[in-house]
Amino acid sequence: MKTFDELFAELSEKAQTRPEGSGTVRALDAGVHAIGKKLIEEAAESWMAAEHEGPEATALEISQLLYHAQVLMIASGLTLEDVYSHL
Ligand SMILES: N=c1c2ncn([C@@H]3O[C@H](COP(=O)(O)OP(=O)(O)OP(=O)(O)O)[C@@H](O)[C@H]3O)c2ncn1[C@@H]1O[C@H](COP(=O)(O)O)[C@@H](O)[C@H]1O
Repeated sequence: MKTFDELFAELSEKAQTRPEGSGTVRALDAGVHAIGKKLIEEAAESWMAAEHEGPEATALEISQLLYHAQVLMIASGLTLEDVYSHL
């Protein structure tokens, strides 16, 4: 298990070091348009899970939504502080 901040640190390091086999590196190389589509897909899956599939499936989908939101942040050159400053 990891926190939101720990995942962001891990993904930021992957973006820097670009290890082979990283899905994050692949996603970043695919670009903002492709990342945005995944974000929308996971948002829709989160919504459907919440309506029809129960809390466990909803938690899984939301974790994927958060992951793709972080990938979009990194692709956009944003830090956690940039986003937290709006909370
Ligand atoms: N938390 C996640 C995570 N959540 C979601 N995903 C990605 O989002 C996809 C989920 O999408 P779907 O369920 O729609 O599955 P899918 O349609 O079969 O996926 P694709 O065909 O679109 O890849 C997964 O296949 C992953 O590619 C994640 N990929 C990575 N992480 C974590 O990110 C870290 C870095 O990962 P790597 O960059 O791959 O090393 C690790 O700690 C991972 O646990």
